[in-house]
Amino acid sequence: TSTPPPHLDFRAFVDALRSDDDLADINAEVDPNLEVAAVTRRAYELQSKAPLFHNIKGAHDGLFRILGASGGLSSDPQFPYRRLVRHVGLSPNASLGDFIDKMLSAKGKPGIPPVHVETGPCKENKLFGNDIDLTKLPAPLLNKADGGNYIQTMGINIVQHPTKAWVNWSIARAMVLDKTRMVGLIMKPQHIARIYAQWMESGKDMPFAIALGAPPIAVMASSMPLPEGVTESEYVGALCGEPLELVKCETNDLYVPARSEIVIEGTVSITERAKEGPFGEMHGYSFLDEELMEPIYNVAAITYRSGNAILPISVPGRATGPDETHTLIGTLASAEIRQLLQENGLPVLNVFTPYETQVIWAAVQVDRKKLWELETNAEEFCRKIGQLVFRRKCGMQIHRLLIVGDDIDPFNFKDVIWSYASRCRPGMDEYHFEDVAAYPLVPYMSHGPGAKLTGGKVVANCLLPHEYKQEQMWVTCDFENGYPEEIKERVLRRWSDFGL
Ligand SMILES: Cc1cc2c3c(c1C)C(C)(C)C[C@@H](O)N3c1c(nc(O)[nH]c1=O)N2C[C@H](O)[C@H](O)[C@H](O)COP(=O)(O)O
Ligand SMILES: [K+]
Ligand SMILES: [Mn+2]
Repeated sequence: TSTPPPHLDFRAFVDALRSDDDLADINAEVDPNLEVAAVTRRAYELQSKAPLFHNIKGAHDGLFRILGASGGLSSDPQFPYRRLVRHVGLSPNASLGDFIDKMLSAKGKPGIPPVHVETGPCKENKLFGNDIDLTKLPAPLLNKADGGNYIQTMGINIVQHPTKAWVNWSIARAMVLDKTRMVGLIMKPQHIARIYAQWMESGKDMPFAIALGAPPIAVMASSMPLPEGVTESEYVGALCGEPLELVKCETNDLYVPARSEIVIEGTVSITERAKEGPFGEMHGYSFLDEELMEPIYNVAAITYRSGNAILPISVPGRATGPDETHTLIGTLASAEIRQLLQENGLPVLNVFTPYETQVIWAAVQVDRKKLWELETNAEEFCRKIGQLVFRRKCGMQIHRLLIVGDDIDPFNFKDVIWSYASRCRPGMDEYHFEDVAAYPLVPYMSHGPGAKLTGGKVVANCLLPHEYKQEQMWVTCDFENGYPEEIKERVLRRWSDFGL
């Protein structure tokens, strides 16, 4: 069979990055103990090519190569989002807005259930029982403060509700614990935690599969807070207009993408826990006192592609050069927040979590003409938005919403911060929410002055009072808005003559 397109096949995705000249094939030996992660972290920060490490120290029997920064910004400043939008089959010059539109394009459409195929590339090699030794795999240490080797940072965690027809795909970190066990973060209100709670009630360990090097568009849906009960693989089918091809696990009844690079399968204990973390996380901090006790993943089988399987990794940290915890988590939560606000009849054009805010803030762009028709005011409008977003799971990671006008590009932080700095009066234009669920990973919550699990959320009104009622009563003083068209044309035409 011919190779599927990049958004449906991880290896085709890697080849596409190579043909974009956006991949560095690194054949020199690199150490999975910190060196691989340090190269990857710097690659994010310099927005360089994605590093594909072909020669990992300690790799054996085809396990494994490592791809870093699969969701980083592209190395070509002309197409900054090309690597991202290749995940979803968009053209290289597609914008973040196009990416969000694409990920929302299946809303309201019926899901297309996946088809089950007999076998596939992920079945070419199989390890069971004594053949499994996670401590002998070159699982990377991603940060000098990490509490273990995080083998799972970019795979899809697959779990099924014990009684409902709901198979959830998400991304949740997990580190190697010993020969056949991992330990991973299972955090409320995430769907993996809700389903895990159901298995606890049933009294049985939760079957799991982690599909690493899964189809890129499936990784996007896994990182997206789709509504409870939505089976991500069916949403992906609707996005693609064709069913995903899945193959059955060896040791349980879950199904995984047939073309995955590596599949780790087994059961998550509903009784045994172990210390998990510290982990260098999405806000750029690794708190040394992180003392989480998280569920143990018992590994029953590992299956993987021949030809030297590739482990994708994410090395979260400061978004000076954004990594997947910003470009995927932030953008995909923005998509669901936009959907939520539009479904509730609010005149919202787009939503985006600026990287400069470590995706803790989200700018909500409002159509001001439509806003006038609501005949509302800042207090009523902002409180309504806060009540919707801060009480839904899609808003869980956001602690500040900035309500901006359609003259502001939410994807341009300079626009966003200009309107926040100049139109949001301290003490009167911010609406606080102290009775909503907080995102416990945000440093001023986990290590801040107040309660850790509730509050610390705010809606900042970045519209002047008259913008709720009429045309803006100012001229914006920049080249774009401060001059008539014929002056701008003349200046652009003569620019090179001026030698500027
Ligand atoms: C893309 C991406 C997303 C996540 C994570 C990572 C990446 C790369 C790690 C690098 C592994 C870091 C870790 O913080 N991580 C992570 C996580 N959510 C958790 O509950 N636990 C986690 O350990 N999400 C976010 C979730 O994937 C999304 O919130 C998704 O919406 C959840 O799916 P669902 O519950 O809505 O179905
Ligand atoms: K998901
Ligand atoms: Mn889900």
